Amino acid sequence: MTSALRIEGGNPLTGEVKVRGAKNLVPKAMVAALLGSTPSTLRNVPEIKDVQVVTSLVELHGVAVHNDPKTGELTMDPTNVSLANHADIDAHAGDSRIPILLCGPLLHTLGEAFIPDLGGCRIGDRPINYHLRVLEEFGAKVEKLPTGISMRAPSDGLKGAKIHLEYPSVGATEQVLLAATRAEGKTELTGAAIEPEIMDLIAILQKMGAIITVETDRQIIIEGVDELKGYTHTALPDRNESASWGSAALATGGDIFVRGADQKDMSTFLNVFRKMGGGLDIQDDGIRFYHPGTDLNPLFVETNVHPGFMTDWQQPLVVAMTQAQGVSVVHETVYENRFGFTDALVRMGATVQIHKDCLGPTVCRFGHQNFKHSAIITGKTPLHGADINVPDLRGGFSHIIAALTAEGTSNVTGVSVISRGYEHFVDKLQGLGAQFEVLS
Ligand SMILES: CC(=O)N[C@H]1[C@@H](OP(=O)(O)OP(=O)(O)OC[C@H]2O[C@@H](n3ccc(=O)[nH]c3=O)[C@H](O)[C@@H]2O)O[C@H](CO)[C@@H](O)[C@@H]1O
Ligand SMILES: C=C(OP(=O)(O)O)C(=O)O
Repeated sequence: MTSALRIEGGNPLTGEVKVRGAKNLVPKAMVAALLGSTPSTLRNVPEIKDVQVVTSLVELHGVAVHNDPKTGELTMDPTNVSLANHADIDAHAGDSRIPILLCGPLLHTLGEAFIPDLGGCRIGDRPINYHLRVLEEFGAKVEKLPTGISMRAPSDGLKGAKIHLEYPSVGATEQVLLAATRAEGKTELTGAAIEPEIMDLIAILQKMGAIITVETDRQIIIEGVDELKGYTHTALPDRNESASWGSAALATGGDIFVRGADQKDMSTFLNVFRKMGGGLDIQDDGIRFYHPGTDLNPLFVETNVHPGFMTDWQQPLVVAMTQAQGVSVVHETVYENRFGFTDALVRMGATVQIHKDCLGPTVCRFGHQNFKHSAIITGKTPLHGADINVPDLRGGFSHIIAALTAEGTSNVTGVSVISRGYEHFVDKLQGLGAQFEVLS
């Protein structure tokens, strides 16, 4: 896996890339397969690290997995699910956020579960208090161990519950869905997240035999059933990867057709992109994102839960904002610490100031807590090459775009983290005409 690149910037990225299934759906669809009594087939599966991690975790639990990375078809046979060795599970500590979602399916199937310490991007504290409370409300007994978390279902199984989430957490909503579908009785969830990836997970669970009703006002009702079967499903495309390539086109003055990008789950991003002056050509099989050749407009953006501006779109777009004429503001309301990546942009010549105040109409959870969660970006500033060690998935992709936008040479290390969510990104960069050398 590529870990360091020497990038020669200053050339627009032009050409075509293809996106496949969403990083924020595919691993969860794999977890859902554990709930079935028969095999499942998932299509449009990308070759990303999070898929490898979940493959290994479900294999350790006795699921037979067959993956054809070329066609993107992955089959999972859960008929022999069994307990896994804690040490083997622990080897995945810090790899991804998905293991916590294995709890519901394992509690149903085996009556107990053990999961390692979670990973994922370090963009805030990322507590799991909602997840653990949800599992307890279904009747699970949860025990935190020095490494990992262990839990047990009551002898008569998990029971449906009335659950309210104070914040519409994506993961906690998925936790409820995966635990409730086979729990006894009805579950009423209020304060649910309604991201497109959650709707796709609901579609999968419905194919398996679940009864889930999405009501107005973030309310989801799940009527538990005794048995679920396997599913066949094509994962929805990755709207976050698609938006990232859009931002890359804008920042580098390029022109990229993102095959597979789907307008309907990206409309908030597309509005922002257009208001910045970016060119769009929206087609049935993808979206062309291009720099119009004239000045880009500065903009105010506030990240939020769906249907708001997705937080994972923010970091690559900030790089494009450094190339807009005037003052842009980004108020991050989902994570308290998602602007660390801007330090490297400043070293490259960008003018970015980070503030503790809520610089936007929403008074968010972080406003009174001293978290630096608003950014003011003043452009247009030429960027120059620098040595960068990437911090996380989206921050890392942003640094690659910044290095490609900059004049001169950048040495970028730690890039392997990007493959957690961007498949074949080095090949894709090459196909778009990026000038770089793989150092290791
Ligand atoms: C693998 C995956 O799908 N990751 C996505 C998922 O992350 P993830 O599911 O981890 O994100 P959440 O929606 O749960 O987190 C949103 C907010 O809720 C807080 N929170 C969450 C759970 C909890 O138990 N307690 C708590 O306080 C978090 O700290 C954060 O401030 O949704 C995020 C928000 O769209 C995206 O940025 C991530 O790309
Ligand atoms: C924050 C992200 O992912 P994760 O939740 O997997 O860390 C992301 O995809 O930008």
